Amino acid sequence: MMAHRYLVTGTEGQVVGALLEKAAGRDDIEIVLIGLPELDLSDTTKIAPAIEALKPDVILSVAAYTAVDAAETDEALALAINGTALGEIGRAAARLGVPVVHLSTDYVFDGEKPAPYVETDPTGPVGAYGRTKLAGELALAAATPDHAILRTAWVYSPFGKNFVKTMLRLAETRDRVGVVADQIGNPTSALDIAEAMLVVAGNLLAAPDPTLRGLFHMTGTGEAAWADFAAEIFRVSAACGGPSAEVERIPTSAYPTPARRPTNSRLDCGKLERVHGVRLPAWTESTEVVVRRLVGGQPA
Ligand SMILES: NC(=O)C1=CN([C@@H]2O[C@H](COP(=O)(O)OP(=O)(O)OC[C@H]3O[C@@H](n4cnc5c(N)ncnc54)[C@H](OP(=O)(O)O)[C@@H]3O)[C@@H](O)[C@H]2O)C=CC1
Ligand SMILES: Cc1cn([C@H]2C[C@H](O)[C@@H](COP(=O)(O)OP(=O)(O)O[C@H]3O[C@@H](C)C(=O)[C@@H](O)[C@H]3O)O2)c(=O)[nH]c1=O
Ligand SMILES: [Mg+2]
Repeated sequence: MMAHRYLVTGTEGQVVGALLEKAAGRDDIEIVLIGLPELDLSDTTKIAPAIEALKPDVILSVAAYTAVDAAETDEALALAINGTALGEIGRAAARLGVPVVHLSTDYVFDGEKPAPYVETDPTGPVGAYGRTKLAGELALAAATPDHAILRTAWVYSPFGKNFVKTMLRLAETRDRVGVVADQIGNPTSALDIAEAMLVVAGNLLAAPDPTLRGLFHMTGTGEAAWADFAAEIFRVSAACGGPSAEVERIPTSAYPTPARRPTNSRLDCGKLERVHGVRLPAWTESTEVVVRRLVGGQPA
C-alpha cells in the first residue's frame, strides 16, 4: 500500500513534536511539515499555493499563535494566523479534494456554564486568543465541509513550552508556587492528541460519511483546577527524584494576567467517542508519562 501523505502545519511545538513521534513507526503515513521559516502563516496569500504544490492526502492543521497573553496586544497577527489562514487552508483542501483535521481550543467558551461544554453550546470567547481561534473554526467550516475540528485544552508534553515545564522550572528555585484554584478544565497530553488525530484522519480518509465530520471536543479524561494539575506534577516529580514544591491554592484575582481566561472550560468529549471511537486517557496517567520523561529518574 502507498503511504498517505499527511501535511502538518507547523514545524515545531508540542503537537508537531508528538505527531512526528507517533508517526515515526508507521509506514502507511508520510508526514510533511510546512511552516516557519519557509512559510509564515500570517503571509496568507502564500498558504494555498504552498499546500497545493505538496499534493497531500490529508491536512493536519496544528500551527497557531498560542501566546494567550501576548494576543491581547497582538490580535491582528493572531487573527491572521489563527483565523484568516484557516480559510486559505480550507479552500486549498477543497480544491485538492482532501480532508482537514484542525485543532481548536476550550478558550472559545466564556466559562460561565456550570457543567462541561458540548459542541452545540454557544461560544463566547473572553480573550483575543479565543476570538481568533473561533474565527479560524468558522473560516474553515465555511471553506470546506470535509473537516473535523477538534477542540482540545490545557496541552502539555515533553516538547515546546507548556505548564508542566513551567511548574518544574519554578520548583527548581522555589519551595512554594501560587497557582489558581478557581479555573477548571481538562489537562491534555499532546502525545494523546497526536494519536487521536491520526485515528480521526484515518477515519476521514476511509469514508466520506458526513457524520464523521464537523465539530468535536477532545481532551484528556477527568477534570482539574490548575492548582490540582500543579500538585500532581510535583507529586510525580518528587517520586522520580525531580524538583517539587508546595502548591499554594490562590484565586485568579491573586494572579493578574493581561488576558482573561474562562472559569470553567471543561469539555464533554462524548461525541468523539460515539462517532470516532476515540477516548483519551485519564489526565493523571498521561501527566505521569510526561513528567517522568521530563524528570528522567525512576519512581522511588
Ligand atoms: N497549547 C495549548 O494549551 C492548546 C493548544 N491548542 C491548539 O492546538 C494546536 C497546537 O498547539 P501547540 O502544539 O501547543 O502549539 P505550540 O505553540 O507548541 O506550537 C505552535 C506551532 O505553530 C507555529 N507557528 C506560530 N506562528 C506561525 C506562523 N506565523 N507561521 C507558521 N507557523 C507558525 C509555531 O512555530 P514556532 O515555534 O516557530 O513559532 C509552532 O510550530 C494549536 O492550534 C493550538 O491553538 C488548543 C488548546 C490548548
Ligand atoms: C505560571 C503560573 C500560571 N498560573 C496560572 C495562569 C493561568 O490561569 C493558568 C495556566 O497558565 P498558562 O500560561 O499555562 O495558561 P494559558 O497559556 O492560558 O493556557 C492556555 O493556552 C492556550 C494556548 C489554550 O488553548 C488553552 O487551552 C490553555 O492551555 O495558571 C498560576 O496561577 N501560577 C503560575 O505560577
Ligand atoms: Mg501559556
